[in-house]
Amino acid sequence: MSPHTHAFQAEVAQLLHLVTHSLYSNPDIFARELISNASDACDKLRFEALNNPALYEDQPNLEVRVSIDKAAKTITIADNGIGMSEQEAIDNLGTIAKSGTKDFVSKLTGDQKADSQLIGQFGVGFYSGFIVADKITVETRRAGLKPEEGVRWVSGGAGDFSTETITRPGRGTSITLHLREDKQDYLNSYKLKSIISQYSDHIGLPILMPKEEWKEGEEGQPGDMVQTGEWEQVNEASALWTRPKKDITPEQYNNFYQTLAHDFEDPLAWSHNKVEGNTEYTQLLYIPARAPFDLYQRDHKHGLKLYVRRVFIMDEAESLLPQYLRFVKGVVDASDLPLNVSRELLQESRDIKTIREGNTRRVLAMLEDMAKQQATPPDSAEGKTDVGSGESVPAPEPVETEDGVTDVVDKSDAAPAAEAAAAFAEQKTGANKYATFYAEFGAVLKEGLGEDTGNRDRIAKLLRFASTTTDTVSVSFADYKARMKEGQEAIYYITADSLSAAKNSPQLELFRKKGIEVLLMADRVDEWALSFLHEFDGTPLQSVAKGAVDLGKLQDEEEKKAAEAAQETAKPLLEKLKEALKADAQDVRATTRLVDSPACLVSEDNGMSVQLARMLKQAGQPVPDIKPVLEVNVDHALIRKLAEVQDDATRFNDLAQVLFDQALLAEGGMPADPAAYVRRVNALLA
Ligand SMILES: Nc1ncnc2c1ncn2[C@@H]1O[C@H](COP(=O)(O)OP(=O)(O)OP(=O)(O)O)[C@@H](O)[C@H]1O
Repeated sequence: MSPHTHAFQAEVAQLLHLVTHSLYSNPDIFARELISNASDACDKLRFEALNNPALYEDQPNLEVRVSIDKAAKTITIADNGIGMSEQEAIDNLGTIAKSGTKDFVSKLTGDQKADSQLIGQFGVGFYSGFIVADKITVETRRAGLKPEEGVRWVSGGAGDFSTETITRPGRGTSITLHLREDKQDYLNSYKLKSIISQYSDHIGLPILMPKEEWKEGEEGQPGDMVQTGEWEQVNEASALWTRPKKDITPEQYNNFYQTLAHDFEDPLAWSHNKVEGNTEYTQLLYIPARAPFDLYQRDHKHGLKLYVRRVFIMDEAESLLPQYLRFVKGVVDASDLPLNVSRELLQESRDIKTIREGNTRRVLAMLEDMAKQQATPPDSAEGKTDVGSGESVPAPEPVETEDGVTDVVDKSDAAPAAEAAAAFAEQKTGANKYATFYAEFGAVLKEGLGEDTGNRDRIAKLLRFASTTTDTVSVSFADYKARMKEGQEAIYYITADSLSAAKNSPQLELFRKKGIEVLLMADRVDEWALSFLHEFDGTPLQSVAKGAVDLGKLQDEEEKKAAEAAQETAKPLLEKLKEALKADAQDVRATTRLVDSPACLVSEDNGMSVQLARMLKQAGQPVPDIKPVLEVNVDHALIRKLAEVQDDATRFNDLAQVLFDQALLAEGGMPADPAAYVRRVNALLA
């Protein structure tokens, strides 16, 4: 049958252009990506064959063979894994199924450097072949289909590809890269072998390459390496997590991570443990250095790779970690689960519950170590004993889980001294690891306050905020508490749409005057997350934008009395204002919280803040119609002016409305009728 031509999905075409242009300086990764796909394909076959052993046909040994054809200038990577049907080849190699891809591609700027950073968050997979090849031929046959149902897929990496039916006796996939003119150095088998063994060493199945031997040249001719006709294995072929920690170098851990996560960067930290007890499993967990582009997509795929006794079961097993730790990558190899376990069964399994709790504790411990590391610079004595990355993550003490099972962490194969030193040296350069982590994933971690009641206190300790004393997101609740003024009874915070809106909010005026620190929160998730945390270490949390201002012992008696007196004297004016603004404000009252501003908006103590209501509305969520309270500074000139014009109803109403709209603007809102607001202000200015 003659080949059919198909167009790439538009985003694929754009991505391909980007891959070949931006990743040009990083060509070796094609080997990692294609070998990782081959290994995944073998994992999938092994899994499907659990229920259908006939899929193995006459080839029960799964392997990948990599060969070079110098004359044809090609490299071929062949596996005997699951293979693809024609439709699968068209779908899998011509479209990208990830949601949010369109958005992602539209963010690309055309600037190679910036884009190559972005692409790291995406993972290019199969398409990385086009970095070194100007044409790729894929020949594949799905396990279980007839030999005549093979398919050949060919593309030059531009706008389209072709497919045709072929006869392929063996199942699986071979990918032939027709090397670009300037990438012919990969035809050197020594070079290719060293790249492949580096990228595939941790892969659990054999990677074979043709064996070569040195042959002396005849009659004065120079000697050369020649193929012996045999194959040799170039990797260790034991899955990394199954090896003792002492035999694994940091570089191998990093390489494994990059393959697993399709990331170009090294992770910030990892933790590798064999957990014994009623539920036995091995966990290898990584904290990435960069958030993937789709971290906030509703259907973002997350979770760990699940193996049962070294047999791959599934990718993205989301039951192995809570949602708020969805940034963690890694592998869990469980000893006690049935091989035919399904996603549905996982959700109900007690073993999985134990593993999930164990993983959660371990990740929180890694984060605590990173945070501690950051707080204690590594050149201080304390930092040295407490290295927080990789092998050196100290295992948390055995912890009783809810169902009484004790996780015992195997600490016997501790890192040898040289490696510990290497890990430590790495730490030195990585003193900002926690800040890096927090900038990427802090907002996700906060979701844990609502999601994980049991670990709420541990999560709260890991949170960092900007405050009125520092613009950097670095203040923990504990730091704040240590700096609290004598007599201060609450941890004060403000939520706003942005850091600058928070910082400039009129609600902070009194706090500033009195030198009281206020935490500034500008993440969308903050208000929701904080609604689950009422106190930290015995000190209540108090939003400065909710309820009447209560500085407790920090407010002196005289001020209190003066405020009460002002409230009393201003009563008729406040009543009038309330009447004029009855459509907008549920109450109008005098306040002491303002110093320079005439008015501000607050919400009732247990109510939803104005800012959260606005955010929900923008997101199309139903919002109860709650009106804010307008608080006014009776000492302000504008309020005095209001008092003066009380008898002129039109002027009074206009001024009152301007006062309300300005308070709304000051905290990031928008007047209900902006044109009317402008008209009123202009009338006042004229
Ligand atoms: N050697 C192979 N054997 C069988 N299927 C393959 C092979 N290589 C690729 N595929 C199929 O093509 C799909 C796309 O591969 P690609 O590497 O682009 O992305 P991926 O591996 O799914 O995603 P990511 O790289 O983000 O993990 C794979 O999901 C798989 O279904």
